[in-house]
Amino acid sequence: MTAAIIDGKAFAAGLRERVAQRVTRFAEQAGRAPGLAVVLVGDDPASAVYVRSKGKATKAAGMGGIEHRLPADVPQQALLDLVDALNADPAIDGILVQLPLPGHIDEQAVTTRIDPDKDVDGFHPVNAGRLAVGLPGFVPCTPLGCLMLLKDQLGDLSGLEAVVIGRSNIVGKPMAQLLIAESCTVTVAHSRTRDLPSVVQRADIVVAAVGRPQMVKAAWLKPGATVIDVGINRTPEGLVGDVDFAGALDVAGAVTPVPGGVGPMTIAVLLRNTLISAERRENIVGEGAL
Ligand SMILES: Nc1nc(=O)c2c([nH]1)NC[C@@H]1CN(c3ccc(C(=O)N[C@@H](CCC(=O)O)C(=O)O)cc3)C=[N+]21
Ligand SMILES: [Mg+2]
Repeated sequence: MTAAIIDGKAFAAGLRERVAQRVTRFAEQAGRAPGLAVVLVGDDPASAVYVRSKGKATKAAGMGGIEHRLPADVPQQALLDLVDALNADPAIDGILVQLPLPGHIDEQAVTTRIDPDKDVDGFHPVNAGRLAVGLPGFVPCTPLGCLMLLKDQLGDLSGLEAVVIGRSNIVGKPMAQLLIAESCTVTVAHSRTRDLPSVVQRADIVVAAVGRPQMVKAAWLKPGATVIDVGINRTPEGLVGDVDFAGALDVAGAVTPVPGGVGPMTIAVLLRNTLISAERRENIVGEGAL
C-alpha cells in the first residue's frame, strides 16, 4: 500500500490565490490594501528566512507588508512601545512578532500587548479563549492550516479518533480545540505519555508537533491513518519532519511531506487571517470562499 502524499504547497498556492482575489475587492472598497506588520528581533538566520518569505507572500497577495527589525539586545520596553504604535496605526490590520524572542524578553508580555483584533498569529490569550469557547477570533496559522488539509483530504471529521502529539500553546493545544469543534475524539499526547505507540495505534488522524526528527514510527500507525507532520527539523541529512515519512508511506492512507506540507500552509493562513482582520476592521463583507 502506498499512502497519498498531501500536497500542502499546492493547497497553499490555491488559498493564496483566493486571498489575493478578495484583497483586490477589499482594496477597491476600502481604498487601501490590508497591512501586515512583521517584527523581527535579532538576526537568527532561520527567523530571517521565514520573515523574508512572509514579506514576499504578503506582497504577492496584494497586501502591504511592513517589516520592523530590532537589535537582539533591544530593551523589552522598546519592543512594547513598537507594539503600542502598531496597535494604534489604522493602516495596520495584522501584527506578528516573530518567535522565539531573545531570552531577556518575556514572550507572554509581548504577545499579550498586541491588540487581540490585530493578533493574526492567534497567540493572544483572548484569542485562545475565543477558540476554546467557540467565539469568532484568530486561530493560530499552523493548526488552522493542518485542519484545512485534513478536511480537504477526509471531508467530515465527525467521530474520527484524533491523536495530537505535542501540547504547545502554538500548535498542540489549538489543534486539539479545532478537532474537538469538528467532533473528533481527541487525545493529546506529550513527553510524559505512557506507551505512545499504543495511543497512536488507535488514531484515524495523527498530528505530530514535537520537534524531534522522525520520532513517530510507521509501525505505530493504524493502516490507512491520515498523518499530518508539523515538524521542521534541520538535520545533517536536511529538513525532516517528526514522522518517519518513508516508512509511513507503506502504512498510512495519506501523509504530509516535509518540506512542502504544513509549512507553506502556515504562511497562506497568515495572509488569510490578515485579510479577515482588514475586512472586519473596515466592516467589509468578503465575497468568495477562502
Ligand atoms: N510569531 C510567529 N508566527 C509564526 O507563524 C512563526 C514564528 N513566529 N516563528 C517561527 C515559526 C516557523 N514558521 C514557519 C513558516 C513557514 C514555513 C515554511 O514555509 N516551510 C516550508 C519551507 C521550509 C524551509 O525550506 O525552511 C516547508 O515546510 O515546505 C515554516 C515555518 C512560522 N513561525
Ligand atoms: Mg522563548
